[in-house]
Amino acid sequence: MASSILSDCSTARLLPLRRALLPQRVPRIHPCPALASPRRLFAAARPQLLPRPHRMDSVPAAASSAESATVSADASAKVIDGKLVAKQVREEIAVEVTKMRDAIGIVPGLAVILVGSRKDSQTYVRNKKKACEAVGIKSYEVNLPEDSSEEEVIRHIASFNSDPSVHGILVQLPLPRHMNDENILNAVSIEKDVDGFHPLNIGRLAMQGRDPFFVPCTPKGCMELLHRYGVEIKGKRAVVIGRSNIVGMPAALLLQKANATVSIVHSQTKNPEEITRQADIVIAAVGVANLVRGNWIKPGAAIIDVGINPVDDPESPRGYRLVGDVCYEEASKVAGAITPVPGGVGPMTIAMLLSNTLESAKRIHKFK
Ligand SMILES: NC(=O)C1=CN([C@@H]2O[C@H](COP(=O)(O)OP(=O)(O)OC[C@H]3O[C@@H](n4cnc5c(N)ncnc54)[C@H](OP(=O)(O)O)[C@@H]3O)[C@@H](O)[C@H]2O)C=CC1
Ligand SMILES: Nc1nc(=O)c2c([nH]1)NC[C@@H]1CN(c3ccc(C(=O)N[C@@H](CCC(=O)O)C(=O)O)cc3)C=[N+]21
Repeated sequence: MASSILSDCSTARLLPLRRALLPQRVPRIHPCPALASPRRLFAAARPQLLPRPHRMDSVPAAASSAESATVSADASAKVIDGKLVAKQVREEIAVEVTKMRDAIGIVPGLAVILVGSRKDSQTYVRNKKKACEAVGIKSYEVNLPEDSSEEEVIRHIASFNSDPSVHGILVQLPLPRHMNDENILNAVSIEKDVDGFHPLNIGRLAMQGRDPFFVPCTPKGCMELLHRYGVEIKGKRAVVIGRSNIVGMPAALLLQKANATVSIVHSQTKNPEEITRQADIVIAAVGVANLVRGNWIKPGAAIIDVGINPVDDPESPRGYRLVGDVCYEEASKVAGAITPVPGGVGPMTIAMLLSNTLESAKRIHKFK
């Protein structure tokens, strides 16, 4: 569990690549402060793993924190197991894909466009393809050279927009620097925007009484984990650390839609620790290894760690390992529930992509 996954947060070393990408003003690895003896004031959330239909909006509210309160001097947070939930979601999707194929002869299709040859992007795309195959979704892949033009990418998008066998289109990010993300993401038909990155989908997500065609996969995965583990959101204080278009900002919108009172912490926030310490729910999406220490966390809070940060690890076969934005070793002693990295939000992102693709095919073919 906690300590076997991550050693001392203060000694982990970031890989040079990631380090170069990080904002320079941030002291990345903080000295480890002694933790005040943590007391858990409300219990680890109850997992509600089985059985549950694959519907994102119908989750019953969990027991209130007061109802399930416990206090323990030697607390250890409930692990929110994203790998397990993602597997369950994929199984549910596979059943629905088969049902649809048998009933109307339609198989959902996902097109992925990859520009350039970044190793991490290639791995993500390969994993998405494998996940599609495993649930019976057909995948289409286009690989374009790094020096392709924006027009070339947009031509491929246009062709997928009008291809009836494609129900979802994903352009792997980051795009090469010479490309304008906005022009490219705007070209994806909103009905096939399974990433939920089109400005119209984000705009609808932000507005009261409007629904987007798709909710971005990573924030949707975070919410799904909170729901399935019975974490109550309504009336709670939530802090989202990070405000990117693809994770932080939509995560804050979703929490607010679920009736949390939401604060957003970003690189210019003064006293982020103090603000984060008020939160019953924290979603960290920063890209700074171990930024969130144990003393940033309110005892019993639910912590969703989106960060994926490679740090040097000569003992690992790859020479590095992945850690989150939250110092797991410290946080798991204070929090009520926490996602690990790896095995937390990451697998859920892919599961939600499959979910959005299925949802799209159902909507296009009016299949209930
Ligand atoms: N698990 C998954 O499925 C996914 C994981 N990720 C991971 O999540 C992390 C975030 O990704 P993404 O949102 O794309 O990253 P971005 O770099 O686009 O955004 C990072 C955000 O964090 C804020 N930030 C940076 N430094 C600090 C700091 N010291 N204190 C507070 N806020 C800070 C930035 O603030 P400002 O706006 O002021 O610059 C920005 O809003 C990365 O590790 C990424 O790899 C991303 C997508 C999916
Ligand atoms: N158009 C687009 N949509 C995305 O959703 C998108 C993207 N571009 N660009 C990159 C980010 C990142 N991202 C992840 C997906 C899965 C894991 C994942 O499954 N991680 C595993 C670990 C994988 C490993 O060990 O390497 C885990 O956390 O357990 C991580 C990160 C999606 N992104």
